[in-house]
Amino acid sequence: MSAPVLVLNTGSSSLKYRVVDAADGTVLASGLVERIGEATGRVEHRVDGSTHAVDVPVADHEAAIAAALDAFATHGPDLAGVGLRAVGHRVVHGGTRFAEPVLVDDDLVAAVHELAPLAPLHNPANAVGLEAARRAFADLPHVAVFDTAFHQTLPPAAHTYAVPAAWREAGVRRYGFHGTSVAFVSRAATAALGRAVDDTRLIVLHLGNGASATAVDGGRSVATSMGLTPLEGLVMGSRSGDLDPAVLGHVRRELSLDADEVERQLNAASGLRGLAGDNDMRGVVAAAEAGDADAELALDVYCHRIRSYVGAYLAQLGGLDAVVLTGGVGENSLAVRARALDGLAHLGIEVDAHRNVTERPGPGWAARISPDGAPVAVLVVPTDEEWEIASQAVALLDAAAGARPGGS
Ligand SMILES: Nc1ncnc2c1ncn2[C@@H]1O[C@H](COP(=O)(O)OP(=O)(O)O)[C@@H](O)[C@H]1O
Ligand SMILES: CC(=O)OP(=O)(O)O
Ligand SMILES: [Mg+2]
Repeated sequence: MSAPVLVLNTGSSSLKYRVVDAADGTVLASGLVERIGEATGRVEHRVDGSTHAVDVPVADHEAAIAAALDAFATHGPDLAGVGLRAVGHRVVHGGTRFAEPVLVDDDLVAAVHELAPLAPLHNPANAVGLEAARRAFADLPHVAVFDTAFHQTLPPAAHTYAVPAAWREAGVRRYGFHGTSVAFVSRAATAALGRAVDDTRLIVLHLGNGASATAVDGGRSVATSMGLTPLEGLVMGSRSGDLDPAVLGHVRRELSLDADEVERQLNAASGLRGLAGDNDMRGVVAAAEAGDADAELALDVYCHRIRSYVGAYLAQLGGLDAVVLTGGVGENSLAVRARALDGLAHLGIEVDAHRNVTERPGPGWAARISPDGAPVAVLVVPTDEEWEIASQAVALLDAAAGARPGGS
């Protein structure tokens, strides 16, 4: 049954949107509004294989949603005519409160605001997007789907930081992110392996702009690399990932930076950008191939960190059926895939050089790039957070309708 959902992924300076059929993931249209709040903005709308781009200033998130609506009105599809079931929202931080998708109401918006100190880069924008979208689509149900929700199954040993009680009481713990993506690719990987969910152990490497590793045991997240915020763990496009916490005090004293500036630089001026001057993996790989020593080191650090997590999570899981690669880098960078998993054959993890080039995954299904007979499969699965958000939104609405007297 067709169930189109408008999915919104609101960032601090961008709005990504997609009209997706929850039943099969078909995309009716998608788009991106960039540089919100700056002097020049851009709206890119994709429909029927064409991209329509226009450079216009976009004052705020309200204006971004208006710009997206304009693009729908001009280029189609007619949103009033597609029978939208709901608006689905990506919300990054749900704290410990939200383990499931929820219907958006005033209390939910207030909760997303309240959680902003735990995700200062993401939640304020998510809350503004929620409010603007509720005004623009007042007649539709809105559903929030949280990046953190899938990681609510982390056992205390995996989510507790060894810090004073007062800090823990203030909410300092590991929450984990990218959960919507990890849930989606885990299901696809388990299906590709032909295994029962309960009996499947996976390490999911979501390598996009943000990057994370998650150990999934029987469909549940049991360890994950992102922490209180999406800064911890793997090396990312512009985020440092793990470092000695004493570095913060050191650079504050030695470089006279205040706490906000240290955090800003760890989020926005570190990672690949800090090491190689470029947050885009394509540029870093090209520079390394051209002999750039900084880019070469950046790749080494990036891959070394991934291997450390794979080894650690293999130990935590006590066995492994597959390493699952996803995100822009995991899905597309053959060089990083091969390099990150190099030298792990003694653990049963190996990338077949030929398959790495020839095997191509499709929407929702996996490509196997490990050799035949390898003890651990290496799978590439394209993530689709928007489809996952749309399906979770429709499942929630169906359950609510079923629970109502007279509901179907
Ligand atoms: N063909 C490719 N080779 C290497 N890296 C790629 C390729 N295509 C995309 N990427 C990288 O994927 C990253 C973006 O991943 P993506 O999952 O789209 O990000 P986001 O977190 O914004 O959703 C960028 O670093 C980009 O360079
Ligand atoms: C939570 C997070 O890091 O998301 P993204 O990878 O989209 O930045
Ligand atoms: Mg992403």
